[in-house]
Amino acid sequence: MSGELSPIDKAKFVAAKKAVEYVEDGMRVGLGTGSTAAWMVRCLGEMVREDGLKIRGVPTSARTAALARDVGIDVVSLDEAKWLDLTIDGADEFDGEFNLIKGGGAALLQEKIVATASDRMVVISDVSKEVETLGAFPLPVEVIPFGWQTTKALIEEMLDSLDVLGQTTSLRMNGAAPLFTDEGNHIVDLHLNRIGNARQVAMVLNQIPGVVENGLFVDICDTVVVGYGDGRVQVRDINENAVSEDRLEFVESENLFSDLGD
Ligand SMILES: O=C(CO)[C@H](O)[C@H](O)COP(=O)(O)O
Repeated sequence: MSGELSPIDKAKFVAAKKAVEYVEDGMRVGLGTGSTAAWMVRCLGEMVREDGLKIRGVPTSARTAALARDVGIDVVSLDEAKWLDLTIDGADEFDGEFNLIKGGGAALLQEKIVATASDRMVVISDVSKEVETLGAFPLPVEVIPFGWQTTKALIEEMLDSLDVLGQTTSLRMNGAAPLFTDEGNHIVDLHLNRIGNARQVAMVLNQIPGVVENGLFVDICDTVVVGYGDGRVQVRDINENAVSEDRLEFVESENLFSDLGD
């Protein structure tokens, strides 16, 4: 199976494999959403099945919940867990201050609630997601379906007032129909190119009626684990202002890849 994996997938895998070293017996762990987070869920599942690791996992989407159950993780709701020791999740972009854009997988609302309810958020990423300034990736904003066109127009007015020039916005589709998130909302993607003041944009967006949440994660992430296609992995910690490097073997394992098919 490993022979078929691209360098990007290998990078995602080694980041995930390194990040699960933070998980200890008895922890309540937030489980992110996306292809990188899926590697982390598979790695944790292997630790549960083969090493007897005992954790409770709080998934951030229906698809992560399904995968977590499949691989043997004890899945509980956030209200059952109440507070989490750690959340491990992917990102669409991260900058030097560990501010993030998330929501490419339309799970930003549960992801932000879960990450905020955690002692620590560890982001796992391949190196391509690192940027100097956030914004090349379209910023997802979750809006309620009622009056979504009005909400979208208000978002555009707000961007004009902040002098975010040249922006466009689009409703995210699922084929021919608008996409619905797990919470029954829509996503409006903001094509901004550059977000100079992420904190300000995040705060102002959330004041618009109809906006439920936006995909800017400011001051939430503590640690970024960056994977490379050759097995190198770099751990950057903002609290300790520390960077460490490691190299992981890409180990082919039937169990790890069982949900991926042939
Ligand atoms: O925010 C997310 C889902 O809402 C994901 O973490 C983000 O889109 C990264 O996904 P991937 O690991 O597949 O690149």
